[in-house]
Amino acid sequence: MAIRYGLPSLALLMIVALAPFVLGSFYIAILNFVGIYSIVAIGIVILTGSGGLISFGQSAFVGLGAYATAVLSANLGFSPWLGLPVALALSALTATILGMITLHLSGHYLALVTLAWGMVITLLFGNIEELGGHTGISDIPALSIAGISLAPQERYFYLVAACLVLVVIGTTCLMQSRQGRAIRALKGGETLVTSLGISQFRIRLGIFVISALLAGLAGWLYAHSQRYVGPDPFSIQTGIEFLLMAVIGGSGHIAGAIIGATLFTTLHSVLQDLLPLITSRAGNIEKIIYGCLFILVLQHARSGLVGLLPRFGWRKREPVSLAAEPLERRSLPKRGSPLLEVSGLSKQFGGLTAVDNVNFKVNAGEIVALIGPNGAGKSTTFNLISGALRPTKGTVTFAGQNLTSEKPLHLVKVGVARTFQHVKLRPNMSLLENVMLGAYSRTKTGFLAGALHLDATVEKQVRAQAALALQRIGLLDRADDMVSSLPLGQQRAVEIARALASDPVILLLDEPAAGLRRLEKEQLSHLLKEISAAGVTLLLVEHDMEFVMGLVDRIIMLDFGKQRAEGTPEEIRSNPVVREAYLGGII
Ligand SMILES: Nc1ncnc2c1ncn2[C@@H]1O[C@H](COP(=O)(O)OP(=O)(O)OP(=O)(O)O)[C@@H](O)[C@H]1O
Repeated sequence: MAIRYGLPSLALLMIVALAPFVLGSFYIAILNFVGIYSIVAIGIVILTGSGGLISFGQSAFVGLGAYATAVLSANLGFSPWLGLPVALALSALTATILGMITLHLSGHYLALVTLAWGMVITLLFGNIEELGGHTGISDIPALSIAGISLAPQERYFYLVAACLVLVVIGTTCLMQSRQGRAIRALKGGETLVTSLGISQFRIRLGIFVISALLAGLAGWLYAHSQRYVGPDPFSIQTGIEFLLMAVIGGSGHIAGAIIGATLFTTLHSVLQDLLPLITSRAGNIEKIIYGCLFILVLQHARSGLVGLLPRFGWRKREPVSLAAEPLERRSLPKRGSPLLEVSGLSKQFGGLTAVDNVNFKVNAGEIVALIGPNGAGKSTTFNLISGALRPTKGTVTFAGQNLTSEKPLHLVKVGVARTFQHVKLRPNMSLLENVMLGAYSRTKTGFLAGALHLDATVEKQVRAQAALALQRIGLLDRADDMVSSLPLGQQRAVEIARALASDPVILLLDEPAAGLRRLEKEQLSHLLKEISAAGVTLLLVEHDMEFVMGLVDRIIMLDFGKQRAEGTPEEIRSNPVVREAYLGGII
């Protein structure tokens, strides 16, 4: 990475090295605050901007880190360097415990809970006598390296800068890795992420702990920079300010965190000097100014100030290559052998029986369609097979395994992939990255390996796998484009490519032709036939009879939740029950 960004990195390094000699200690002290706050705000970018979780309580983790090192070094006399691992461990442990309890909640409930525990933790700081109560802990020793004290802000600046650079590199690598793609997929909703084999809870917990670790690091830096800790700087108000920094700077990008922290810290310093000259109520006016700034940014730059700068994304700029050792593939079952069996499947919603004792089999390599008029129970049957719903009665057996009580998260691992009636792609990710998400369940890279960039080989394999899937749908030349720039027909094809990247045995397609134009349907039909020819079994729910008739081997017809007919397209076409259900249809 350093090589790729060689010249800019060198220039930045020179600026950082010279800054303490050019700027006075006042400005360097401000820059130290910018660096420390940027680290907290980067955590919020990952947590909120990418993962969609709102936390007002990050200041509490900063406080935990600061108090941990203060107690250890000032009260107990240990080395301040020992404070770092302890601060990180305490923040991570607290985040894990809180996360296990609260991260099952979503939306505003989670935000409210973070507000509550943020308040509780900061209240504790002021009320525990061993922590100095409201007076806090002073005389925190300065850090030193090889006997050189980092007490002067000019020297401390290098430590803060080094920490910030490492955090930026680590988080950038993380966001480009397997887990980073999973984090960015979180906003697509639980149905999407579980269908990809991603545990929503584990990823949420992961980013919650990462953002707490970053806050803990910032707390450690803060304590040894100020040499004093008290409860006030870690109040819930500061937590809200951290969130505002990330949102105003641009919570969708790491650079946004740094821009937001710079803006807030400089503004705070300027206002502290200026406002007392104008009014005696400087503190209140300052908050009003922050509020106005927040409203202005939300109205005119929804993606924060970073959005006003020229675009640069998470994307890797490496050329898309098909050459890499292929990922391990599973062996497909013999064509014609029994694969999926649905027996006595029923689903009741209150008093309504949506699916009533449905039984059918799908053999390996077949293309089978579920058809029926509106409300017939097709989608419900599809959701029961894909694990999105639990049946009231009956079983779904796949390749000899009973999938009825299996979580949807595990289905992709046994070879069941799906697409959605309303396309679920991540609009701000490239075609290639969207398809790479499909291979999530085939690799194992964790958060740490991603952040340390230890995943180069496997990432190359996944990229090549995704490129092959894109080549199969004829969109390899657009691999780096944002998926939002594609028409619906091509977006559906990208969803299919994503499913193919999971190396499926069976592909479940939910109304794949919905909303497509004639030519797009013909292209889709051609693509599905090719996939079937390669040995993948296809089960689709579809309304479009013309599309179905020209594509599938066998049709199962449902009406009022019951299975009314089954047969080849010709048998179905001449079946009087079907004709009656589809009066006036093309049949
Ligand atoms: N979550 C739910 N809660 C209550 N009723 C539901 C639910 N999902 C589906 N239903 C009802 O179950 C019946 C079957 O619905 P389903 O969506 O499976 O039919 P469908 O054949 O897919 O219809 P369409 O083609 O219009 O999507 C309908 O009467 C529907 O209103």
